[in-house]
Amino acid sequence: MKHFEANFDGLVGPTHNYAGLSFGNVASLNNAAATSSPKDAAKQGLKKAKALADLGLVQGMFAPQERPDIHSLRRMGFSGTDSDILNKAAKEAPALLRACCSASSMWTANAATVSPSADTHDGKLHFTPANLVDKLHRSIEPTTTGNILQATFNDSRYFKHHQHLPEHTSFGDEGAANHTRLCSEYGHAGVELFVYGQEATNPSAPRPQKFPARQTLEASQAVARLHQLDDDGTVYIQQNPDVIDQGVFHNDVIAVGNQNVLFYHEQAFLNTQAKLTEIKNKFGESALHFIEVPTSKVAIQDAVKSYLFNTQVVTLPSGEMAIIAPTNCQENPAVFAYLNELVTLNTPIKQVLYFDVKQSMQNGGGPACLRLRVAMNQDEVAAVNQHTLMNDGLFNRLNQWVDKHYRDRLLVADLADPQLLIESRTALDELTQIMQLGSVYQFQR
Ligand SMILES: NCCC[C@H](NC(=O)CCC(=O)O)C(=O)O
Repeated sequence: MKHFEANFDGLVGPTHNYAGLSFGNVASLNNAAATSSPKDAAKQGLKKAKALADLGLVQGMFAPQERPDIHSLRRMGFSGTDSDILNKAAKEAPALLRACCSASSMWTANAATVSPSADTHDGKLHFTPANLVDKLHRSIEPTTTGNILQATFNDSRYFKHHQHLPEHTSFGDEGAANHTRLCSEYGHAGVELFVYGQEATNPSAPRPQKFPARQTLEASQAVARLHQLDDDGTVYIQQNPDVIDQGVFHNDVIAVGNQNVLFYHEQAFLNTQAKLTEIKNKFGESALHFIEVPTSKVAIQDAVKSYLFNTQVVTLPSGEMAIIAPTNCQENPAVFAYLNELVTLNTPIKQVLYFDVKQSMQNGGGPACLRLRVAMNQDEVAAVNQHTLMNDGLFNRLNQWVDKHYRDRLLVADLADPQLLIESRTALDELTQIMQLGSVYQFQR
């Protein structure tokens, strides 16, 4: 049986904007109130996704969420017609309105944690949507994320969907951005690495001082239990709190893995040597490549600015690996020099492909943030909703759809425009037909 690692990218929603909502995420704060282009953002994302499909990889798309989120604004006590609600929220609580308008569901690395069937006791592929409780604007995502995941992976013979973890800071869960799977082949049992920022129930354990640690050990352990993973196939690693305080708000800003490669910064983790030994022991016989990038070559600030580690390491049909990097990596001299050297070293990574995803980067989301990895065998791929899979037809259809519905420019002040709500709902309603998702949105129910 053939095995694949599919990437499911988040289609950027029509309200993509820069609202400075993510404390601890340097790009989000620095670009607060900048003008965005929802149209360019969506097209940049589609281009990257299509390029991966053209390289011979299985590539899917997830629909964006409904924003402005009128349902959440009603829960917060705003009432009347939809446009009354937008009006009142804009006047009385603009920060709440901004939180209910983010297109942040585009970063599907935060949509869920996924465990492939080769790793789980029941032989099913498990999904747990991330609760994203650390940020108000993201904490309103998980229910719809669950709906979209179920509409995409809609065959209970193969796929097992869990509810997101309890909505409390003890269970702060950011999904696959803090999870990497190492394996010899995608279809063989692997070692799942869960990287957490703090232990919620142990006040004396290390934690960052300045910025939040969004992921807790307790959340990671709960996901591993839900997914029926073996202790022999899981490793919990604490992220270095010092780098969280320097803007590394998720592990995927400082480390990325693929098959037998772990690519990470020297300062990424705590107890690095002991943890690498544990990974080696659990991984077994096959050769592992630990590619450690020293601070002397790439400083943390350069990693955060360029998103060197927020790259996708993918295995091409030839068996060689490629890095999918943002063009920001070309623009940073230290990082560009490092990548040029990396492809000459004795590792499986042989080429780097650069993509302009600047609209997303300006909110702190690189190529790896934009995708959720789902390793599947061929039967599982066949059981996926085929209308979500990228090909020439879907690419053209989605580009036309973006051209028809998306604005070229958007300012934070535009979020209260009732017309934007109408445009977004019209677009999403049409999208659910294109991708045959059914009624995944509140406004359709
Ligand atoms: N994995 C990348 C996630 C980036 C995301 N940024 C944001 O939500 C910024 C939104 C804004 O500031 O408008 C976050 O920090 O969770």
